Amino acid sequence: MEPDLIQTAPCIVKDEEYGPQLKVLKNTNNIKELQTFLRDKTTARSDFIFYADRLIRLVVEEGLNQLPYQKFTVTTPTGYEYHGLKYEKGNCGVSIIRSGEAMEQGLQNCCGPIRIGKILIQSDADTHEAKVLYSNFPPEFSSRKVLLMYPIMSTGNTVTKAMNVLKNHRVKEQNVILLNLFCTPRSVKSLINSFPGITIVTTEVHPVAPNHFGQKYFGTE
Ligand SMILES: O=c1cc[nH]c(=O)[nH]1
Repeated sequence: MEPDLIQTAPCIVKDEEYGPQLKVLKNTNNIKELQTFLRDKTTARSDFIFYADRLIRLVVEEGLNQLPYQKFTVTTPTGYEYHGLKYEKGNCGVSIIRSGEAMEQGLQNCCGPIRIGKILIQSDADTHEAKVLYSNFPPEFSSRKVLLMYPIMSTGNTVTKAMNVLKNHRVKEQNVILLNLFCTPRSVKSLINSFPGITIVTTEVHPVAPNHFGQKYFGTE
């Protein structure tokens, strides 16, 4: 039997409020526990990294599920033809420095030698305007599907700036999948409003974002 090309996995909650661009991982007890550890101020840094990496892995796996696949048949050791799937080539990751870099290993653990680009965005100390200080992208960037990595979104300003950089490099919104752990309603609305073609994979939309994430993960508290 031919496999179905399923775009939306059963582990995703349909979000009526925000539309099909937002894919929220089903809030299982396992995921809720990981979120609880990450929000708890008493969690030690080593545990924090451990639980963050587990949650990142789940988001990365679901992000890969949003990519295109082709039918692919293999022969099993017992000689049967198995009708499976194979991912289409031409994907890459882009991490927004610095907290996005925490997600790179999770992506590499799933995809091996996937190309990874980077963007550094900082707010100007005086004007608070987000500025792009550095960017580096893989070859043939404009034709790739991009897994954009940024774990926490409060206002959405940093990801908005990053999306503008990607668009300046002629990446299509439809080819961008944001891998995120926690975001606020405000940030999701703002991002989808500005970039209706984007796909956002997250574990939680909540008014309070755990903004300590990057500092705690990298030990720069
Ligand atoms: O780019 C991709 C996508 C899915 N799986 C991989 O190993 N690589």
